[in-house]
Amino acid sequence: MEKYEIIKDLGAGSFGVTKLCKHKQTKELVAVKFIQRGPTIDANVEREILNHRSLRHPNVVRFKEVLLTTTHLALAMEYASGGELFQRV
Ligand SMILES: Nc1ncnc2c1ncn2[C@@H]1O[C@H](COP(=O)(O)OP(=O)(O)OP(=O)(O)O)[C@@H](O)[C@H]1O
Repeated sequence: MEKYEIIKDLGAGSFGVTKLCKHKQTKELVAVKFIQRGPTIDANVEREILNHRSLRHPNVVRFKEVLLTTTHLALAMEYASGGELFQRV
């Protein structure tokens, strides 16, 4: 996570919290989903990563990389800046 600066919280889901982060060198904004390490990091999370990585569609956020901290596994993905889906339906 050293290469990213945390900007703000984007929201929380059933797996953990997602934060808006900026790559310190490229200044690229990404959404990073933090999942607490422990029993929840199992084959299901691995499967989610593998599935997400294989998706390539203009309407699906791109998965970027997996980061590890001492307490969390963090999934960096493209930042979707359009606001809450809930407000659009
Ligand atoms: N790539 C992203 N770009 C911008 N905001 C995001 C992105 N991913 C997640 N968020 C924000 O963070 C919140 C939490 O995301 P997360 O994926 O953890 O849970 P969720 O999809 O809302 O719910 P669940 O975990 O139950 O599927 C989202 O509701 C959204 O507001």
